Amino acid sequence: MDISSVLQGGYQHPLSRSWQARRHLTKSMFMYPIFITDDPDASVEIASLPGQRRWGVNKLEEFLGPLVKKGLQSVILFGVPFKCVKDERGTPADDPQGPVILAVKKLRALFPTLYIACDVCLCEYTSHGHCGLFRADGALDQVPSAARIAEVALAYAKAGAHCVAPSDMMDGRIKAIKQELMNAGFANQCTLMSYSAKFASSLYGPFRDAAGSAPAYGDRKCYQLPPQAKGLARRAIQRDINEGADIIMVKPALPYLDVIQDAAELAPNHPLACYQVSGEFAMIVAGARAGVYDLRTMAFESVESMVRAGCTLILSYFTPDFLDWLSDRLLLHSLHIEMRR
Ligand SMILES: NCC(=O)CCC(=O)O
Ligand SMILES: [Zn+2]
Ligand SMILES: [Zn+2]
Repeated sequence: MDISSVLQGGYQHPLSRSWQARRHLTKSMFMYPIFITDDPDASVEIASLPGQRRWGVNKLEEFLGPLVKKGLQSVILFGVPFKCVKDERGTPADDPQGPVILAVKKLRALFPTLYIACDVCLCEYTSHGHCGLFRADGALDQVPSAARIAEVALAYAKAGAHCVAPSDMMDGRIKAIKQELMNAGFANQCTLMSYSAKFASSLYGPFRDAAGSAPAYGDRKCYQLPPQAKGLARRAIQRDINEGADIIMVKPALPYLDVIQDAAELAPNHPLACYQVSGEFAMIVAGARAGVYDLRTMAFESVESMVRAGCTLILSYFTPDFLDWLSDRLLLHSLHIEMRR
């Protein structure tokens, strides 16, 4: 064999295998998406998202306390209101008594070290279930939509959110939010994470089930990106950098690794997030249950591909599992357990 053909000497040991990664997964890379509902005592299983629940504010301490002890460092909140009256402009989104604002305040008080992000969208709060506002002729009304999203973002920032993350995909909303935060003196206290390249994906099904945010009619193809739109994704990322986003996000993650790589190239000076969405999570769990692969091994493989593509932050429903798995992995390394084949 030719001398240049021999590669295996470089990865014979668990430690030398770990050196093959340019960057390593850490607990701090995980942000945990959680669903907050308006029954303060709720703890309701979500059938389509195994192991995930809708939580009321009174349950947050017992739910998150053990995870914070294990090293949970950030969460992103999604409001799931059932009792509110939804309308055309999503009025309940920034209700001071709504579940998100109450949860932010509660979490800030309970867990001073926890980083709290809020998803910002109108679809959970509008009567039509869409993410923006409509003109009388039925077209999306971009400027008032962005203004309304900015108003909601500011309300979350004022409640104490460390980060606001608009997922609505209206044009111009990053600039509108940044400006709104600046005008109110909050721009230097609140991170703006943009769902920059959010694709119209079939992988959001379990989330819509969990959050009750399926549109009442039509779909979101006029504002979320078409799956084949590589160029449009690059333009959206560039636009959001120019409009003042502090973090760029790609969503979903696994089918869009090339877009994550493009984002890493376009935004080399920004943190780069990706969202391993509900359908990706459900698919990995279902495959493991069907005996296709081992759950943990597959979960690692999925998120390591995202880190390899360039992301520095992963929103994932596997976050609680990874807090355990990454502790186990450290232990394995420190014991130098070697599994030669
Ligand atoms: N803004 C959040 C979504 O649209 C869906 C996320 C998921 O499917 O996990
Ligand atoms: Zn939405
Ligand atoms: Zn959404």
